[in-house]
Amino acid sequence: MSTPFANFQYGIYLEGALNGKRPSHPMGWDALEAEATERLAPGPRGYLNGGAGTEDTMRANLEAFRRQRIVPRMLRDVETRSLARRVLGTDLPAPLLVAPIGVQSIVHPDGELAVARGAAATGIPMIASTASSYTLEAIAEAGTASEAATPRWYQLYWPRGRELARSLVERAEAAGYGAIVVTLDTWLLGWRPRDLQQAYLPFLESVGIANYLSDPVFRSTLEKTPEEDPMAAVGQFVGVFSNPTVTWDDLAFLRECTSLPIVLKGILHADDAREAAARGVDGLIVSNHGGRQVDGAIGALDALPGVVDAVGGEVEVLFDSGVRCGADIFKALALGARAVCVGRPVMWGLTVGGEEGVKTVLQSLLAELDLTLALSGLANVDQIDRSALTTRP
Ligand SMILES: Cc1cc2nc3c(=O)[nH]c(=O)nc-3n(C[C@H](O)[C@H](O)[C@H](O)COP(=O)(O)O)c2cc1C
Ligand SMILES: O=C(O)C(=O)c1ccccc1
Repeated sequence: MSTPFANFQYGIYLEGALNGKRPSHPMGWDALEAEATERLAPGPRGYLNGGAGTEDTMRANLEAFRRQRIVPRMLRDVETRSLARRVLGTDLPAPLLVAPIGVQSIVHPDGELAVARGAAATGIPMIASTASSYTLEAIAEAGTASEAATPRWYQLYWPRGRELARSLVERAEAAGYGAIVVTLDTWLLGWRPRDLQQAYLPFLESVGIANYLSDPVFRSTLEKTPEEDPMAAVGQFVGVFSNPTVTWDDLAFLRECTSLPIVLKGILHADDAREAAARGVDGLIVSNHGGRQVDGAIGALDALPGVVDAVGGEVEVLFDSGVRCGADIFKALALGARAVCVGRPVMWGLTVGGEEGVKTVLQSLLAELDLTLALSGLANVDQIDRSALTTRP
């Protein structure tokens, strides 16, 4: 199959050059970040861009990519290319997904609905967060309005109370989500000085709790309805949103709740990866939550090869944290990721341009990945391996 993105770059160059029109969307990745950052009010800006503690790990994520360099190969036929890859049993147009991000309406009123539409327009799956500003059903509907075939995954914050966990997972399955991504690294929110400084917590304005307010199990635990007493509902959410008592043994319960593939997000240690494989999970996401949880933690890309070497043959290993451009996707694939999730850049696109902004970010990442592939002498993503990289001292 030839990639739908082949020659995509000429379309973009020509369209602008022929009519002398510059795009309204910032095309450089740094420019996009700068513009989004400038537009946001201090609270949401700090929440989106910030990390834990000294932000050492957030920087380590970016630095790990800078240490890996591509060594392009020449004189190989790269005319017909494909980015397509099957991930967890689903054919994707590229090994790319939108990372789960909660509370998206803090950067744009359309929040997750705009991301669902922008992602569907490119065929790239969105992973919808449990802490979304809109219900998982509304996000699913927004994503199918234009392109029926785009898959979507659901990210679970495992709550206190098994019946609430079951309810969320069953709702996701009923709404057509194709996998359950369980986040393991956020049983407590990390120490985030930017948010502490701004005294900013989105949930206090009821942002990010739509899935709870719409859940029959959650509602049954309230004395008054959320409509009558919104602050009591927020308080209840804070109490049940995460369940730090969960252990490996509880995964069996989740397996009983759903027949969907189960993916564990937030794995960094090879021994945890082995444990996950032994427990029969379908996939892992190597991630440090974008440097928002454990300051001082290993840069996520530095953790990837160890996890791939430990379990890559048994479990699909995905990656996120620090991906900022097409070349970064290439590097993570070269180190063994089956697919890569992108977080903040998609939010910057949402901030500056809503649905169109999201679409432009995803299309640009795909075009850049395709060009990196071709100009490195490779015709499809399965040809990318460690031999394409060298480590800078
Ligand atoms: C504002 C924000 C909200 C997030 N919310 C969630 C969430 O609800 N669930 C989750 O699993 N991860 C969440 N994450 C983490 C992302 O899924 C992802 O791991 C991280 O953003 C990847 O790093 P990147 O931003 O450098 O691409 C959030 C990240 C950000 C920046
Ligand atoms: O801020 C985050 O990183 C995050 O994961 C989260 C947790 C709860 C609600 C919204 C986002």
